[in-house]
Amino acid sequence: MKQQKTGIVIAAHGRHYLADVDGSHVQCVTRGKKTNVAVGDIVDVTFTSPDQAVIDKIQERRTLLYRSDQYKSKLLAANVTQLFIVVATEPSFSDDLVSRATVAAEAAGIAVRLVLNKVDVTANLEQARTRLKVYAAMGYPVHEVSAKERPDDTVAELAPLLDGQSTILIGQSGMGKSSLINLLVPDADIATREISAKLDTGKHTTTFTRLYHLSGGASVIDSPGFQEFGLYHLSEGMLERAFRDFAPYLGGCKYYNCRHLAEPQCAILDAVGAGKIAPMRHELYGQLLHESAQTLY
Ligand SMILES: Nc1nc2c(ncn2[C@@H]2O[C@H](COP(=O)(O)OP(=O)(O)OP(=O)(O)O)[C@@H](O)[C@H]2O)c(=O)[nH]1
Ligand SMILES: [Zn+2]
Repeated sequence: MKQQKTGIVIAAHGRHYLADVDGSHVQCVTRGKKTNVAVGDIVDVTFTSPDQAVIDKIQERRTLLYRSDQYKSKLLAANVTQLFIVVATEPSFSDDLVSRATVAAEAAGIAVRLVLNKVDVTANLEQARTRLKVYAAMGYPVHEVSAKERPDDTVAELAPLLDGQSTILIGQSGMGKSSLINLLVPDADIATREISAKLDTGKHTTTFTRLYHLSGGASVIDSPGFQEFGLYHLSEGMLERAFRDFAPYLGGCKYYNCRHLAEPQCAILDAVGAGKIAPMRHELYGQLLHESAQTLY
């Protein structure tokens, strides 16, 4: 009889997956053309050779973080409990991407923290701080670090936050996400090379999502940087609730089905007018409403 076991998906590249099963790395494929497996998924597998297996079943997910475009959704990670959004004093970060990430996380029930890296670049520090105040005011913690100049302080600040959590780091290219991962995950480089070889991606690419185990059962997921964070999958009803800054005002509109775009006596528009909600956030909300009406799947 073929051997059935349970593992956790630690890397994904196209339809190639690598799972950790009892501490060994196993190449996995899905049945048929299924591509609905995400890094972090707990999977039941059937071995087809000592280090290869077929994924039979994805166990029920606690959370699922994904982005999407008009045509399809792209799974980022399963079962994560928190998202670290990495930004930096330089290069400049995109408010649009940061905000989209907060919305995706809220919709998925995942906690959010912002990490401001490169605080040693003092020339841009105050500007970055000012921009991040919008998020701090919504209740998202902001952690100031310098992976390069103050590595020990950085670990002291961030490592305790990883305990008992499954954390995904996302960030635009150049923010220092790799530097942070290397500080927080001992031997991350070695693990990545090994995973890349086992994933059999043809070339030794590092642009895939991967999960690292930390001692004590915590895990960290590194995802490739991306320039777009489509949220076409979020319905109108989900959207307004995924804007944490809207929460105090929801239910206060004249019309129960208010879309908060141009309606009279809209509590959200009033809050924007009163400076309680950042105009940038309301504009993004309008854009996301538009996106959610465009899905073709
Ligand atoms: N001044 C300063 N530079 C840093 C700091 N952390 C990282 N860097 C530099 O920023 C650049 C980008 O760092 P990476 O860690 O490669 O950034 P990344 O976000 O993984 O970027 P990608 O690999 O493009 O996704 C490198 O030149 C780092 O040396 C920091 O705290 N301060
Ligand atoms: Zn309204």
